[in-house]
Amino acid sequence: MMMMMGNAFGTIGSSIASLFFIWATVQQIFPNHLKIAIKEFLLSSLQQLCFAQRVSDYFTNLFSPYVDINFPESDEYRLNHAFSAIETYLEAKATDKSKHLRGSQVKENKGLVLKRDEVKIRCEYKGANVWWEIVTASDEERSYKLTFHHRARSLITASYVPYVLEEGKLIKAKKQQTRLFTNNPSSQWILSHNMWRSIEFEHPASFETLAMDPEKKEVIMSDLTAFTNGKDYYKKIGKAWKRGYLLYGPPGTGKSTMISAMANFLNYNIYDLELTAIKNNSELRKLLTTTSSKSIVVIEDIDCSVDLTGNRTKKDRNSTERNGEQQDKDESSVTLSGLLNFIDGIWSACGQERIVVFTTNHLEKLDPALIRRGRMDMHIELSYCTYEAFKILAKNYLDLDDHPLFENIKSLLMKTKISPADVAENLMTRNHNITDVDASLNNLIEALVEKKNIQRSQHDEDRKKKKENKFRLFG
Ligand SMILES: Nc1ncnc2c1ncn2[C@@H]1O[C@H](COP(=O)(O)OP(=O)(O)OP(=O)(O)O)[C@@H](O)[C@H]1O
Ligand SMILES: [Mg+2]
Repeated sequence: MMMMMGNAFGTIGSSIASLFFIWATVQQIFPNHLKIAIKEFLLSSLQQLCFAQRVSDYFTNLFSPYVDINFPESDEYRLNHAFSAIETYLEAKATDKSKHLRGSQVKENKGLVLKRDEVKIRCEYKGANVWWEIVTASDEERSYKLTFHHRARSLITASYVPYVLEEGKLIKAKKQQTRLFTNNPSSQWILSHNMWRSIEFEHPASFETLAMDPEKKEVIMSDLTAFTNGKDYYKKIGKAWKRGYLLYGPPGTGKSTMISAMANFLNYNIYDLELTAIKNNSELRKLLTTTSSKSIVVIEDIDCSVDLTGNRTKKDRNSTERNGEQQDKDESSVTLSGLLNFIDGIWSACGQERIVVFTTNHLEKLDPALIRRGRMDMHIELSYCTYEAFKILAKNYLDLDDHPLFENIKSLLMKTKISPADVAENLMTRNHNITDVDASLNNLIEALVEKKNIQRSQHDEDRKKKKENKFRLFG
């Protein structure tokens, strides 16, 4: 039946084309008085054929067991997100089975990307066949046409289409290149998108190459994973979906490196907030409300950025909230209460899935209100290089799992405070090849011995001073 309808449709189309051909011929050959009669005849035939075409379409639709859904690229001049989600889904999922592919390498440093190069593809979902077709209209507007059997209508509309859109969005989010944002001075703000400038974030740091205690690393990674999967949990307990990490430790112990590793691990953007470029709390508020979800807001060296502790340390710590109100009135600078509001209040009201990270070299300098649990959920200490951390660096820099000099290094590390940055510096071979392993390890041993001697004499000096002070006190 459907075949017959299809044939009928084809015949009507070609008959209409023939009519136009006849008319073109008649115009050249026949005299004018005959032309009028033929024209009338042809017009009435055309009308009949158009009617037949409409009837044919009507019956085709009436008897066709197939249903179509169109997803145009834009709808009422606005981007249709469903279209791009479908495109991403089909490129990712349907490419494996495709027989016609297209290869491209748009960035020199990235690999070749293979994409499906077919107009129509068939997929299967829970036993039902569906066909996707990319259709280009005369005005160049593209749309995806989804065709399926009417029996699968509820399965496709209620389950398959939402599944495709959700998957497409997830794949897109995963593939999205992370960006590093830094705030512009307010004198440059014209529109909201001028508040931040951004570049592609291409730092290679990962948790794998981060030198720290493996168990501690595991705890942090599972905390981050639990956070990203915690949408329903946060909703259930009525808490904003955010998490604060305070990274503290001496210089060169990997605080900034860990932030990069976090961003790469979660595929989140980084907003590196330079507090010294912000005039007051209201600017801070504006900046923070324009950050996107799935991002890490970072304030490095929080103790140095702004005088957040100055007034407060002199005052009674129990009156935190009152002090906060007072400071709020001071609109000429970024204050501790402004920052607390950002973490607690405004923070909760806008956006989702945000992480805030503060770093400091001096934990003791920070106001307890700023770092109390609930605001900074996890305090992570990054400290001097341990033997475990050294082994990770040796693997990173020299591709070494073990070496006879390791024992010597182990005992020196137990007696010496050296940052992973210093260890890394010594392990770096001069010509960047790893054949000179012994020289690199000996370099490190030399540096460790030198540091140990300096630290020992410093320690002796401190003890001597303490003793002298004691004698002075007791006469
Ligand atoms: N734990 C670590 N694991 C791997 N590399 C590290 C680690 N710590 C430091 N490094 C190396 O040392 C360099 C400096 O480290 P990083 O900038 O992360 O230190 P930091 O703790 O942020 O220091 P600062 O307190 O001065 O800001 C990094 O580029 C990295 O190569
Ligand atoms: Mg740093």
